[in-house]
Amino acid sequence: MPDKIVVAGVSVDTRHWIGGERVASAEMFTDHSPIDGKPIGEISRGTPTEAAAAVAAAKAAFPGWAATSRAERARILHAVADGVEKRLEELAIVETTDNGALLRSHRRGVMPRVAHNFRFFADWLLTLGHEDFETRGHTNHVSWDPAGPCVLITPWNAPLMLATWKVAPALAAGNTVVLKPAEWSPLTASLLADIAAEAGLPAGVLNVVQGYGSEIGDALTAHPDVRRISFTGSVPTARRIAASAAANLTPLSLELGGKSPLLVFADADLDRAVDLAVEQYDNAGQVCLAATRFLVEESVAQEFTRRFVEKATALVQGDPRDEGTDIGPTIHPRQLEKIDGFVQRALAAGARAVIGGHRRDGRYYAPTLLTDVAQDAEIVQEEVFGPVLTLQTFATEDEAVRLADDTRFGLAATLVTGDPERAERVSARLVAGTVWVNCFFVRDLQAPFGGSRHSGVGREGGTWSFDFYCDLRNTVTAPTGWTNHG
Ligand SMILES: NC(=O)C1=CN([C@@H]2O[C@H](COP(=O)(O)OP(=O)(O)OC[C@H]3O[C@@H](n4cnc5c(N)ncnc54)[C@H](O)[C@@H]3O)[C@@H](O)[C@H]2O)C=CC1
Ligand SMILES: O=C(O)/C=C/C=C(\O)C(=O)O
Repeated sequence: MPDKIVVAGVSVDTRHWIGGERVASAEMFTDHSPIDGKPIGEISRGTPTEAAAAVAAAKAAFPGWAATSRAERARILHAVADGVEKRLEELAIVETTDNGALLRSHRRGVMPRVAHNFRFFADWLLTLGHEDFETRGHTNHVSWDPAGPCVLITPWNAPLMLATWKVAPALAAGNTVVLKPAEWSPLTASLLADIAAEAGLPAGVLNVVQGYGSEIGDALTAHPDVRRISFTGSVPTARRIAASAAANLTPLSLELGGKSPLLVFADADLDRAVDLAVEQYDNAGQVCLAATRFLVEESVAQEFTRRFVEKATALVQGDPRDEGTDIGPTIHPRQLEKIDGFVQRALAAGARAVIGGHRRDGRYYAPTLLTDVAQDAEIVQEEVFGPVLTLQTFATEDEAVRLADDTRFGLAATLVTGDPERAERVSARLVAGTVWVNCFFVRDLQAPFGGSRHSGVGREGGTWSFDFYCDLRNTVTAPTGWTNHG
């Protein structure tokens, strides 16, 4: 099998990146493009042996990287960002080919965000204070010490963006990393390894292991030398990882699914509400933060639905490489099956498809809005992770809050209202890691990000990332000449 494949004109190494070297596995797995379902290439299929080698490389590189000054770490991370920006077009087209998300989004939003992830955490590192305070004449000195090798496990819906949202703070904190990208979208992680090496990141500081989570996951997450695990993905996999990490009490950060509400009150600017609602089809609905449950005040529900249908039916679904495409394919036939299963079960249970409700050719699923759904219905309670939205109505603010909060998730919520006092009141009553008022997906990397309940454990972002990726130490020093007897 070739060590390199050419993807949309870009050469991508198909091997792992361990200790600053490319390492091949005996077995391979086939990576397919969601655009047409065709094979892109054969990728090294990691085994527990390569997983252990990657952790060993991260362990060996840790003392050197941890001892590197903050300024030097920040300089190298900025050089990684430069490399991302230099290869932005290549990263964008490779990612689109691999995961089917829109090329225009990768070019204009996602890949610039990848670079920003590195710049932001490099700069934030330099602002981290050493908290000093006094206790009865003694000095307390709080330091942010690197924790050690980190295992970062990432999904396929925004592969490089979500990987670097973890890699950047982990490296900035002085840790070394083993990154395990999703097997449905392995390519840009390999390009990141090249970019990091060119930027001067020392060997072993970033390692990339390819393969199936079910085959190498435990070898990474149960490894006694791993000091942190950060995971974004599904709840069942999170449970498995948490169980595996329990053996060594390895600290975890889990960013999981959602079933977030979009609350539209009668006092809202309806056009804005509809614009925000249509945005929920972004990335073919494969977004953990998506506000997939529309909760609309009865008096405006009919007009909201009319305007939504007008806008949603004008969306163009097709090849994600075309500038005019608004919705691309779903990632994998298994995901398509899963999405359609949810929709057909909902229809059989009495839901009505206002639009969509069916597959299209290939891996494409028609943008769908379902109504006449009960609060306890599977389609209202479970994450679909596809272009499938539901609409329910409410009569009072209390009912809106009750419906919004009545799932096992707590990742995000979006409110559309013209009344700032209502916005404040309702936000305070919702269990959600992020609440957006009259906006959606406005992200500042210094904000805490994560979910409550089954949407996750812990927060990352700004200082919260360093809180997770560092071992905080308090050193208490007695004043000169002090004795226990005073
Ligand atoms: N929160 C989010 O952003 C995401 C949520 N999901 C949800 O999960 C559903 C299923 O998607 P999947 O791809 O099956 O998600 P998944 O959670 O199984 O996969 C995510 C990552 O976990 C890895 N993984 C799988 N088993 C593992 C194990 N035992 N140990 C360590 N790592 C392991 C995978 O290789 C991949 O890198 C979706 O339909 C969606 O509802 C999926 C991807 C992202
Ligand atoms: O903005 C972030 O840091 C995270 C975004 C998460 C997603 O887009 C996702 O998981 O779908």
